[in-house]
Amino acid sequence: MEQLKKNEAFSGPEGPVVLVIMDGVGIGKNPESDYVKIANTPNLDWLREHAVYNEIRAHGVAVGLPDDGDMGNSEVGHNAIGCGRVFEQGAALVGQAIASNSMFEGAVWTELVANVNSKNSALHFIGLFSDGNVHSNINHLEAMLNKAKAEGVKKARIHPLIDGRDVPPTSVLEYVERFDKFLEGINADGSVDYCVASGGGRMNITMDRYDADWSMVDRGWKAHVKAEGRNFASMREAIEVFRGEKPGILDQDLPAFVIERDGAPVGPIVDGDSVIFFNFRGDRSLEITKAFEADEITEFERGPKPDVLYAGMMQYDGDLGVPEKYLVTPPAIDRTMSEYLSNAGVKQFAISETQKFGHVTYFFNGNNSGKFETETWMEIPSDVCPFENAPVMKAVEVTDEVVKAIESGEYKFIRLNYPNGDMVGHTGVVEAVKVAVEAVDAGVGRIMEALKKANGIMVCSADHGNSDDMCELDKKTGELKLDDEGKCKPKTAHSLNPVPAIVYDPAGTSKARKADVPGAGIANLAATCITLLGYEPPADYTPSIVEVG
Ligand SMILES: O=C(O)[C@@H](CO)OP(=O)(O)O
Ligand SMILES: [Mn+2]
Ligand SMILES: [Mn+2]
Repeated sequence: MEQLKKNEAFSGPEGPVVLVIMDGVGIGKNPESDYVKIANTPNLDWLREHAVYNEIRAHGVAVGLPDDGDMGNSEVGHNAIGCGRVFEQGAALVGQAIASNSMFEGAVWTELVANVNSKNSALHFIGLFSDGNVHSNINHLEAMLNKAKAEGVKKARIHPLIDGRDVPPTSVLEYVERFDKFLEGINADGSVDYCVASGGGRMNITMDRYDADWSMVDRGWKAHVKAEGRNFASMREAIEVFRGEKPGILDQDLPAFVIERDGAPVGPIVDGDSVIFFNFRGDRSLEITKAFEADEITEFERGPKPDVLYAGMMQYDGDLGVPEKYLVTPPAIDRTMSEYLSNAGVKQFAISETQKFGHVTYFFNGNNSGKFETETWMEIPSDVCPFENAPVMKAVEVTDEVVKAIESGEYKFIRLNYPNGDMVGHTGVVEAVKVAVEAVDAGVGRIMEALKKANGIMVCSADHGNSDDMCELDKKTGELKLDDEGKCKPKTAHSLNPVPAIVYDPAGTSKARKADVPGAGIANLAATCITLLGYEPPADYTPSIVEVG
């Protein structure tokens, strides 16, 4: 790969370039719903007026998703920011692999099906049960079940992970209704036995990430594999009982359930079965994959693992080669900006707290967990608690370390992620979201101060929106949905809004000014950072949103 060329017009600032990713902080459209606006943000307000300010795209095709109705998310967002180009992402690639039949012609699908057909065993599907298109899509699940039936699979067991985080917060029964009908149809001729076996809320079981809380995987393993847990006759009954016991509970937090039939669990995972984890996104797939693949595991009391054929929807980590078997090849994200900067000898520092640590390292580097030579990574341990109770999260500690890194003079490029706007946005607790955004603003203010002293430059942006759009809208009227007290009905998902892209150069050496880049998106941030560091960006990167020199 070619080396970055020095920029003749500007050789970089004296201090570092700091890329601040304010996770889930977009630019809202509805004042009542926009908790970035509602929060008190003196620093972001000042920057909007006085720094180079742009609004850029962070959703849909601008980040490699199938269409502009798809909200952005952290994976595609950090991939785009880190690699400077737009790749077709998991959601699109899996859809294509199904439509073209290539998934079903592949060796892994063939092996999974042959395994259960030869042993008369069960084909299991575990994954996120919605059409959010962030981690998974229920359409993919249904297409695979149809194909399984066509290929003679007699017994399928589905383990739905309930969403409410990429889709409305208490919408699961809509998916249950749809899926019950689907199952009724597929089982109608009596030739197959396909049913739901276990499940639970995605923030309660199975889908932990970045080693934040392995007890989630433990609970998932017990439900899916050992079929241990509270028994119900159906998924619908489980949800209704849980809701009755804890009114107001969000779908994502629902406890685990196990379905029984004639007094016995209907689908434990046992020797000889095949298992497909049908999420295409990696962060929340890696731990459960490890539980199925590793011979020994110390993170929880797994016990002996059943002898099954396990496959993921995609390869989740390109460096580790995990999982061993997967149905669809991920986008070939290469030549990331970290690699270019490393080759140019630019020292880099990446930091976040646990919840987003992998975002600013593994996602940023194109879904690879390996470090380039000049990189230093730092993780601040996240609390394990509901984030609405601690919305400042570790913003202060992350900022402390960033300020130290700026003052040290060690690094030329520093990147960080503040999770608050997103992690607290997902809780739907708007008072806490306001505090979360204010914590991010305070951190940005301290970084600005440090950069003033060091003569560095800040690029401040986001990977997608969330806290800028906290209220559900009525699909038909487009009006805000209000409850009986006139309060808005909280929305927990990401938004479709653009995000800010701010360039702050207190010393003014770069002479940064807006470049004319129609339709710019967050992929343009890589070239922007490289330009501000004093290099010419690679020719095929989407262009910088500022001109310098
Ligand atoms: O929590 C997550 O897994 C997603 C939402 O599904 O959020 P983000 O993309 O911001 O990580
Ligand atoms: Mn995010
Ligand atoms: Mn999020």
